[in-house]
Amino acid sequence: MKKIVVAIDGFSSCGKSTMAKELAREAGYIYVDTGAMYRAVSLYCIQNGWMTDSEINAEELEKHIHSIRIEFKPNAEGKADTYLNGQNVENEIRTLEVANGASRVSTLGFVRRELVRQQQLMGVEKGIVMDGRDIGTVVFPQAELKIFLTASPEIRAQRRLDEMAAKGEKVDFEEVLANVKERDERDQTRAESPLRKADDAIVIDNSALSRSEQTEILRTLFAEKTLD
Ligand SMILES: Nc1ncnc2c1ncn2[C@@H]1O[C@H](COP(=O)(O)OP(=O)(O)OP(=O)(O)O)[C@@H](O)[C@H]1O
Ligand SMILES: Nc1ccn([C@@H]2O[C@H](COP(=O)(O)O)[C@@H](O)[C@H]2O)c(=O)n1
Repeated sequence: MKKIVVAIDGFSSCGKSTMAKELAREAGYIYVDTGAMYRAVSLYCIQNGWMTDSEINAEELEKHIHSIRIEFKPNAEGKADTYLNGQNVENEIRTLEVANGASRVSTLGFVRRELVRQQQLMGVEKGIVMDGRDIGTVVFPQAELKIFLTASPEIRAQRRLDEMAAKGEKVDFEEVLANVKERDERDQTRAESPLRKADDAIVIDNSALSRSEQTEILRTLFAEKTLD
């Protein structure tokens, strides 16, 4: 079976990583959550006091961009945790504050260039499933299988809310919905690599699909693309 690159892009919280992880596990492929990389940069800015509600200290961030080391290492359950300069930050990067900061730092060209460079290196040998916003358009425009995933904002916000509630976090629906919509808007309108469907991407709207139904669709598409 030939090794390919699978690029999964789409809106915030629509299930990209859920389906990407499942396919990577089944296929024995590497899985890369590029959103986690932007989140790690966001956390780094917050930790250094370089991000306020209205501004990012882009000058300081640019000076230090090459000192930000982001790695993924398996945890006890075999899932990949995100490490920022040697520290496990998997839980810290999943807050709404860090998500919002990620969507802001991701508008900076020098941040995107550095993370895209690292992402391309991870995929040189193929056998990779990567999810994000620009994977099929910028990181791997030659990817053999490209998916553009979507679902209604309300459904996405409810799924994220349920996930946060299950972790014991108290957030309200309107707050999560506003975060999802704000990030979508910024992602689609930024000058650098805006979120858009690659011309050759296959659109999946999973608003009414279960996790197993969406995985089955992806599994079928993957099988077609990997036939020798
Ligand atoms: N088909 C589905 N039906 C119901 N819930 C789902 C479905 N797919 C994913 N989910 C749930 O929706 C939430 C968001 O999914 P996931 O984290 O995979 O989205 P994402 O697109 O990777 O998000 P992000 O924008 O943060 O990268 C998770 O709690 C996940 O379990
Ligand atoms: N390839 C990517 C991936 C993510 N972003 C930005 O990061 C934010 C957080 O990503 P999640 O996938 O974890 O939600 C997201 O809102 C995007 O702004 C990106 O620009 N490019």
